[in-house]
Amino acid sequence: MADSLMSRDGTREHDLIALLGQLPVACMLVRGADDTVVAVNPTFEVLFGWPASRFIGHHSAELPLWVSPEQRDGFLRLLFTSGRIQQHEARFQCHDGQTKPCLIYVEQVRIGDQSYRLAMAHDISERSSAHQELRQSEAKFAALFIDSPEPYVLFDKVSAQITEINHRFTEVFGYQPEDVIGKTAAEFGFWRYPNKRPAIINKLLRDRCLRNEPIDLITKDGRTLNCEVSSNFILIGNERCTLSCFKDVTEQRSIEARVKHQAYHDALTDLPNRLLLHDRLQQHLALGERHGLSCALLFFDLDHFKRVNDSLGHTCGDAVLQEVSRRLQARVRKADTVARLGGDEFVILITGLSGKPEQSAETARINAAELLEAVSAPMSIEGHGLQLSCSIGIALSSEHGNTPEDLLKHADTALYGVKASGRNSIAFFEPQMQVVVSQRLQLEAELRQALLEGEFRLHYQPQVDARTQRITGAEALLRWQHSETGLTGPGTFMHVLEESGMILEAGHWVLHEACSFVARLLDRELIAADQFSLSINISPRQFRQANFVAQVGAAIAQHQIPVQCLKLEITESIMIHNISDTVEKMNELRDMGIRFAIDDFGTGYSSLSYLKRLPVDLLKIDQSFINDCTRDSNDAEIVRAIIVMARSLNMELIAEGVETAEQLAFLQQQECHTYQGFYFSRAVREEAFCALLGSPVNWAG
Ligand SMILES: Nc1nc2c(ncn2[C@@H]2O[C@H](COP(=O)(O)O[C@H]3[C@@H](O)[C@H](n4cnc5c(=O)[nH]c(N)nc54)O[C@@H]3COP(=O)(O)O)[C@@H](O)[C@H]2O)c(=O)[nH]1
Repeated sequence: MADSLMSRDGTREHDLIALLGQLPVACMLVRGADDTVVAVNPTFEVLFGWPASRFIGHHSAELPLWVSPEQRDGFLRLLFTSGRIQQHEARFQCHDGQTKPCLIYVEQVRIGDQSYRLAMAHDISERSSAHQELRQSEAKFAALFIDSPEPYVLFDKVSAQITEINHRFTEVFGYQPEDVIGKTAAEFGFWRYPNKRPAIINKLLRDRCLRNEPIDLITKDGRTLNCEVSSNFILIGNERCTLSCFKDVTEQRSIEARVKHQAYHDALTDLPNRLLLHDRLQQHLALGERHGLSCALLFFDLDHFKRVNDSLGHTCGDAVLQEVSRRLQARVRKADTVARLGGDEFVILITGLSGKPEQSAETARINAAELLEAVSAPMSIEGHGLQLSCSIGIALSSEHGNTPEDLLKHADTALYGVKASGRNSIAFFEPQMQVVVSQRLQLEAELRQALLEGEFRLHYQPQVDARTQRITGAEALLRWQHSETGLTGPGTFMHVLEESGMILEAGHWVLHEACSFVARLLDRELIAADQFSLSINISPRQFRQANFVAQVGAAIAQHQIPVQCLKLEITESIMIHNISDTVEKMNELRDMGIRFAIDDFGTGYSSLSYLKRLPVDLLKIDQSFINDCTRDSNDAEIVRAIIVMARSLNMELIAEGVETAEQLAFLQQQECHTYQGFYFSRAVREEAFCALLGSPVNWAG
């Protein structure tokens, strides 16, 4: 420091230099007479990094500070023309090679008769970079604002008038700058619900911002868009502004609404589903508790709806469910809920019941009776005239439970009670009904176990040619060898197998067991392949499996039996369901050599046009006609008609359920000679059947 402030011109100059040495500002003293530097202070040395020796004694034009000769000349010209410099911004060369932005002041100073120039430099690096950042951020903001993919609007914070909009705003809302600039949103009718404005503005003022606030806005062509507005206060230059982004979420909202609707509604009928029903039930139970009201839950189910699906197909079944849903809705009050739980199960929630429990029960009963009547009125679905009945189970919140779960369970149990006692009726929940439900559930569980543990058996009922007394075939009939209750016939469990879907597994087992039985008979030479066929009952559900044909083919191949030894018994309902698919499947099986019998003929649709289209070989006259054919002339006529029809269609015939010699005689008079029934034999175990095959009567001829 002592060196840098060394005086050459006496004490007064020396005093000034000493003073500069104390200053925190970078200073340089230049003698006017010879334009040479007489001193630089330590702050100067630190600021620029040069040693004082690179300045002292040097002419101002030779200083290492100059960035370029042009800069130097310009600066000195400015200095010499005005004699002083005020707030001049310039960059100067530092010793480390960088340049430093400074604010320069140069003043004339007189000491005695000598004149000096005192130059002071303020480092403005920070300010300059802040400026630069500001300029950059302004540029960035402008770019973001203008090119943003979201619609942006800049409002004057005080007047709320629009000062700028971006391109996207015009694209989304249709307004051009001239439509909106200088106007408030209210002035050009932007708000769909202007009464919501104060609340939103208050929120903005309170929180100093808005984040995705829902708002509905109107486009220039009058459409309403669901939007979300986000706003912030910003300062642009000296202007206080509100920057708002209006995001169009109309599509997103409609997707959300659709998804939400789907989550709470049934796709086929658009009725509330189980979830929504549960919600509403919960709400009404809570409300009811507060206001002393009760509600009734009606569990509704169509009787034998499965038959509609099986016989007329699922499309027709769906149309029936839609019609039922319309009828139910038309009969209830707006405040009540009709929900579909799935399949043919509907639940009707009747709310706001007041008075004593008996009065609530009576209101629920009247409502249920009206629904029963509405649904059982005839309907025409896809050209089919149908008349369905239904069953309703009722649970009351005042008596049978105060949670959604309990009410649903008890109404369901009550419905079960109706089903068990003959259907087409109404029943209120009673505790003992629970027993029936438990029994059914237990039966289902036991059947599953039976499948796993191989408790099913096949019994065989002979089919006989009355002319020769020879067994020409048999029907395989399913039995359950229950570990505790013994042998059980399908009448007690077949409906449960069907309804639960276990029939598919059971049917598969029957197919293989029957084929293996035929293989054993052939092995033991008890039958001749061309003189015996075994009939297997095929349920509609089993037949409709996509791989049914392959399953039959695989069973025949696995057990290596001649294909003509197998006959499939199907019911009329299979024929009517999806006729083209049925014909295709039957033809495929026919091509493999499989023959078909129509079971229970006469009890179903018995449509000749269906029969003509299907590759059916044999008609089985239902035992209900055989039963009374010798006593009831109508039944006798029906049997005659079926026999004539079979002949005209070139089909074989078999009568089932023949119990007496009279019945057989009647059939033989009508030229129907093949039969099965207790008259000859019940369905028997394999060994007993083999014994029958080997008995003399069988081969009597
Ligand atoms: N999908 C499948 N269905 C099957 C299978 N096994 C049987 N079943 C169906 O169950 C129903 C009842 O069968 P079942 O209790 O075995 O009754 C059969 C005979 O025992 C009975 N029958 C035979 N002769 C007489 C008689 O002289 N009198 C009289 N009262 N009953 C008699 O009839 C039943 C045979 O009926 P059908 O099938 O219509 O020929 C029954 O509907 C079976 O279809 C199976 O494996 N799969």
